[in-house]
Amino acid sequence: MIVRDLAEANKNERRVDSEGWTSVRLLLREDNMGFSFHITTIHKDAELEMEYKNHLESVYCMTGEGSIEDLATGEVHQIRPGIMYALDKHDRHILRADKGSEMVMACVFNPPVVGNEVHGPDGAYPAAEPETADTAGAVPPI
Ligand SMILES: CC(=O)NCC[C@H](N)C(=O)O
Repeated sequence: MIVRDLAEANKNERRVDSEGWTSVRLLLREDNMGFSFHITTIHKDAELEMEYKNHLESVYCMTGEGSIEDLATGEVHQIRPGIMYALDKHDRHILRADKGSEMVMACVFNPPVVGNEVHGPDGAYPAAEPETADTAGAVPPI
């Protein structure tokens, strides 16, 4: 069993800060769960264009308000506590936090994020290097 404290993880290398967001990665590939699990804060007024070409991501909003724009269709969905979105088509999108509103989200990535990935100029995290004997997990990807 793995038990971790968000407050502790927030003080160590599990915390990753980037432009407009902070991600605390409670589960990583090395945990062999087949996914990674992050608590991510989208900073006030942030506007983030992303396209996770190498990952599937689902996101659940716990606090704060904003919107997500699907760049393939132009559709805009409001985000508030209780809303989940899943980027099942590696959808290119813009996530916006409302003016003055910080959003706290629970995020799951498949395949799992390895460590301190941040977005490249293409809005994606790089594909992870293949696992070694040391990092290979017993649980196959979902
Ligand atoms: C919701 C979202 O995609 N935010 C960007 C950061 C990312 N989710 C992460 O936690 O690594």
